[in-house]
Amino acid sequence: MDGEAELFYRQLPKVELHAHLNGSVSVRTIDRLIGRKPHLNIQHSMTAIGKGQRRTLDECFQVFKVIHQLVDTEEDILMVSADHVIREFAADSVKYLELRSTPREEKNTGLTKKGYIETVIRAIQLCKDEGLDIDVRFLVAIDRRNGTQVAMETVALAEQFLLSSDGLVVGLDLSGDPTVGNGKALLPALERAKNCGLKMSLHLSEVQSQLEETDLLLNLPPNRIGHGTFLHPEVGGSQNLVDKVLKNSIPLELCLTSNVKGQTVPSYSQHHFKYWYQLGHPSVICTDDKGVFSTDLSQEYQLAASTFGLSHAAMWKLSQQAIDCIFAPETVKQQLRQKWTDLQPQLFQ
Ligand SMILES: CC(C)=CCNc1ncnc2c1ncn2[C@@H]1O[C@H](COP(=O)(O)O)[C@@H](O)[C@H]1O
Ligand SMILES: [Zn+2]
Repeated sequence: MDGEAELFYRQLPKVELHAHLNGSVSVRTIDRLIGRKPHLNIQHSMTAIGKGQRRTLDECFQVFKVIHQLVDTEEDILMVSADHVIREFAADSVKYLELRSTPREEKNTGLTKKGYIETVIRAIQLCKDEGLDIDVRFLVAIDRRNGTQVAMETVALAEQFLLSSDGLVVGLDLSGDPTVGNGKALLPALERAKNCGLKMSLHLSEVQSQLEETDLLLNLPPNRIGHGTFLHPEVGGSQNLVDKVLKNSIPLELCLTSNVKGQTVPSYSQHHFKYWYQLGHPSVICTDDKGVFSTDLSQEYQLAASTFGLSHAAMWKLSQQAIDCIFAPETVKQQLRQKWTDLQPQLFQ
């Protein structure tokens, strides 16, 4: 990790809504995987972007290919999810986590796509049985690069798990290299997902010049937006897009370090967090890929606070308001609100 967040942010109870499983694998875990697979000849510089470093979007997506080589068996997926990623979020005082991951082809993992999802669910269940103080749910991810047919199959799978996973699978994510593929072609799959009750978080306007695609996808409308970096007029978006987001009150998942290191945003102070926060629009601070971008959620909260001059009280409110944006049902929101109320005196004594 690039640094240690101060105690307040470390102890602040938090909600993480935008975390890609394989992007969240920490250096420590990568070490173990490299140790197990020396023949791959992979170095750390190939799997994480350190302090002050930046990469092009294209280079960032190469990183995922390397991590996927390291995480390629059922045992790896189980270890990475349960032993490491979930535990690390819990240790960072994340009380509610929505993990997302793309089921891969069988030839890449030895598992069917169904088996892939089952393995992640098993990991979540193991942590639950152990009594870790974190509620974890799962979003099945569609990689936009893979086109209409695969998207349709993924929705069908997600639909099955929505009904059979005891509430653990709550929805769908649309992600993958934003410069590849066409959102329009995925609309039928996303419409089907919506009709069967899957909640949807879509990576939208992560790069510039996607006005038409963004407009189409906003009409669904999604339940949450990942990034939304180029929605507002000042950066080439439009008031029409902003109005759609505001009218439907669609929460944004904002990942500061990811956007700065991936160079879609020039600096922390120019991050669109400011724009949406000033509007009072629901905005949730998230990590995206805490392993790849060498960060964690405490650090992201601290960075937002120091960059935009926000008090501990304001950051507390932000973490509490994130509860309203989760995909799990109302009863879970109530439990989390109670948890926040119980913890508040400790943080503000
Ligand atoms: C390159 C960059 C700046 C990354 C941050 N922004 C992202 N944008 C779109 N898709 C993403 C991003 N980060 C991770 N993903 C998706 O998550 C995958 C890795 O996690 P998983 O294998 O689904 O478990 C990637 O292959 C990609 O499909
Ligand atoms: Zn993402």
